[in-house]
Amino acid sequence: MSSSSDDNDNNNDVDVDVDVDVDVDDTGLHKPNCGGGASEGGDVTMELGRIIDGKAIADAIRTEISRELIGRAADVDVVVDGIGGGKIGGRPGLAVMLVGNRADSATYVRMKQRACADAGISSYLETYPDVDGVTEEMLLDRIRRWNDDDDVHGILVQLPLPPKIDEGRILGAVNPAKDVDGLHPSNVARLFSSDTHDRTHDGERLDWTDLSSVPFHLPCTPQGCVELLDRIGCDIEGKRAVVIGRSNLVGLPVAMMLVHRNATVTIVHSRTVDARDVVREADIVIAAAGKANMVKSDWLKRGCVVIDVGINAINDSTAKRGYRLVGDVDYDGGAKDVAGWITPVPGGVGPMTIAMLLRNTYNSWKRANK
Ligand SMILES: Nc1nc(=O)c2c([nH]1)NC[C@@H]1CN(c3ccc(C(=O)N[C@@H](CCC(=O)O)C(=O)O)cc3)C=[N+]21
Repeated sequence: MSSSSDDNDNNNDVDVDVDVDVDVDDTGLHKPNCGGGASEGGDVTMELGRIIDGKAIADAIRTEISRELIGRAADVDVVVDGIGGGKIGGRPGLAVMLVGNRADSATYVRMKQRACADAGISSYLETYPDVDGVTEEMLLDRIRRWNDDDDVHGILVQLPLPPKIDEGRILGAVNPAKDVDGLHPSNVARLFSSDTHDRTHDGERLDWTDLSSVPFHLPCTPQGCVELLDRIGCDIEGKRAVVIGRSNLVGLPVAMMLVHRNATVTIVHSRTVDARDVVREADIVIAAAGKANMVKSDWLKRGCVVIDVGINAINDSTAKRGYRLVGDVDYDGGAKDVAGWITPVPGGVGPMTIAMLLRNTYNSWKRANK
């Protein structure tokens, strides 16, 4: 680990529409435990190499959201199993701000809008392709109008913003109740507070075992990671979790969520001494460093659960586009066969990020209509 790239958002390096085609596992499988805890020469019957099908799990969650939504909302044109037309007027709305002309950002925004349409959520897109002409005041004005717009329940500012724009100033202008990315300082503080471990400042009960019930917005990718652990039946409490990377978008928030779930959490970063030895202690590994294939099979304890957040494009002359996507974990180099469970890239955490965005937007709408 020589560079400090772990401090950067690692998901912005690609522009591809990948046909997700991964080994499908029985994702409905529930195991009472995770991480194996295998000591040397441990349980030989331990099952290894199970693939966590994030795409299938995300699709299931998206269907759950749609079903719930069409049972409540009067104005949704999506019908599932003949259900549709609830009592609440209107439908959830997500407003997306896209500044600049990064091809990867445009791709992600398209994926989010398509996901909204599928779920019965309205989406509004405001683009500012002219980086030279755009000002912070223009963006702030747009956000304030979305803050005041009752048809907008979620506001997402696609990151990264151009360097000349003060990201903190823009994110800080979003109404925290509409901050479906969970990046407003007030939402960050609530996640990073022990006061909110059982109860919020308003005395609301907080149940970290049901992330959907948490009364403020949690960032989407970290929420997706924890949701994957839950969906494979991983019992997080008391486990040793190692998070690799300390970004605001993933590393720090996912570490906090795991703390709230009573894991013992270590954060590994570019200045960590003997990172491999630290990671080898982990029952749960969350890899969010943004470095292709960094985590080798001999970094992993047999039977551990690996959530690979990395999306790295690497050159591959045999691939159609000349490159392919790999995670931060050396999946094909043997990691898959040591881990008890592992997410593929693509088809792991990425699709979950979008499912959690829909969930946050839906929850925001529900709260607004209480
Ligand atoms: N304000 C903000 N919120 C974000 O949530 C946010 C952002 N900015 N900036 C960029 C990153 C990146 N991101 C991804 C979402 C979905 C996939 C995804 O679905 N990937 C698929 C396909 C891979 C691909 O086509 O690139 C997969 O992994 O299987 C990946 C990455 C959200 N981000």
